[in-house]
Amino acid sequence: MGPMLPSAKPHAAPKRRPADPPGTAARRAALRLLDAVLRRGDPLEAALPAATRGLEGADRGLAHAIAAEALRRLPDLDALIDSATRQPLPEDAKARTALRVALVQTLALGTPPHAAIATVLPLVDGGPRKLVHGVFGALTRAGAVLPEVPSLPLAVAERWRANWGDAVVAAGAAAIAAPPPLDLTLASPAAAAPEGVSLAPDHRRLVDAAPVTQLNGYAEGAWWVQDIAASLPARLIGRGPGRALDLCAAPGGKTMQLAAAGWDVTALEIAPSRAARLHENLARTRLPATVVIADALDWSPSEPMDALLLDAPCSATGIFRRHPEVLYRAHAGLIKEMAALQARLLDRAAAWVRPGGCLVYATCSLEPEEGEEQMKRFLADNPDYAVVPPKAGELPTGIEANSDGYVRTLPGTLADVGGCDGFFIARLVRASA
Ligand SMILES: C[S@@+](CC[C@H](N)C(=O)[O-])C[C@H]1O[C@@H](n2cnc3c(N)ncnc32)[C@H](O)[C@@H]1O
Repeated sequence: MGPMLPSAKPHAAPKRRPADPPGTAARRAALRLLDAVLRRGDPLEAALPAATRGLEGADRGLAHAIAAEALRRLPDLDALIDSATRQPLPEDAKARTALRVALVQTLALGTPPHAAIATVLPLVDGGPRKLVHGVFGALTRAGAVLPEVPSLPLAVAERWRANWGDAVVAAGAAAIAAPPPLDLTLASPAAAAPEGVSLAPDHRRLVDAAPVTQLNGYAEGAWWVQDIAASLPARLIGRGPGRALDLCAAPGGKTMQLAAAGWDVTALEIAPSRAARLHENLARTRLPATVVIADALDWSPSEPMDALLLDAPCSATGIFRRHPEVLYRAHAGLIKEMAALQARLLDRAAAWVRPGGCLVYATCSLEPEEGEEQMKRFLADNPDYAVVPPKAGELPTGIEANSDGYVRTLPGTLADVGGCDGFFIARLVRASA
């Protein structure tokens, strides 16, 4: 008999990770979106393509909905999470983000708890799975609920309280709770458009609207989506003819208004990808404008302008209802940086308006540094400019110029008809030579 060979031990079967429950990929994408917005400071829309790569349309929509709702509810979700952990989890801990994703589904989006947690636990595999499971279970068993009116992030609430008072803070919180209405600007009074409330000439407001591309008049380019407050700067420029410069133009809502009002428009935009959207919008609406891709800080027009619109880049805190992430991105440093850029843009633009011509300055910001204080400095440095307050009939009912002649919309403005974005708008005229 030959030597006995040691019997080969059967190989231990490799441990198989159980397949992720259906729907996990959408939750993973929601986690990536929150991470991109809160840790990297990306806008939610800009983070979407990378965070949802490879997902089907429905899953992409779900990931977006979860992340957007989590951002609207962040301070309240975090307060619940902190109430159930012995020590606060770090802001950027994966466990905290995973819990935000699980809790917002159950407490705000109607996902049953077992489905919410089963699709989130794989996101923390090999990590704080037990902790996430435990905190989620403790909160749902205890019947945790989110407040009816969401809380604003503390820093924002404090800043707005100091600048605008308690009522504006309360209106801001209430405005986050409900989806805002959809406003359309019509290319002409005769344009085909869906039925809705009209708050101004060539305006329609729709509540619970169908997807935009399915609405009457979309294919014909008869209108474009534009919040009523965002339509006011171009309305204050009035009708052409004449040469108008839209200095920070994309995606082009105000360029299209100026073109529809008969101006010969030059639309300047620094970002080629955003200029592409401006081109698309002009093509759909068949409105004419000369698009220039350039930095307004080193470009100059060849002749003086009759009208100039500077809808300046800003912290964008006025559009928090549709883009709640702005509330987390707009810290004091960013506001200061934006105000400095606006001052440079304004000072250049001021030299390009002909004597007697009009300059409208606007920002979708709720921060005085980007509005009232910017104008104070500008007018002190440019004595050839004066404020021209809106006349009767130039603004929708419910919006009035303030005592300085500026238009300032805030949370609470037009609240009885669904509210509007926060904007600062100043119309100036350059003294005749
Ligand atoms: C508030 S958005 C404009 C929105 C646009 N007016 C509308 O109604 O659709 C500001 C725009 O200014 C552009 N921008 C920022 N800095 C610029 C610069 N230095 N020169 C030209 N455009 C600039 C941004 O890329 C952005 O598209």
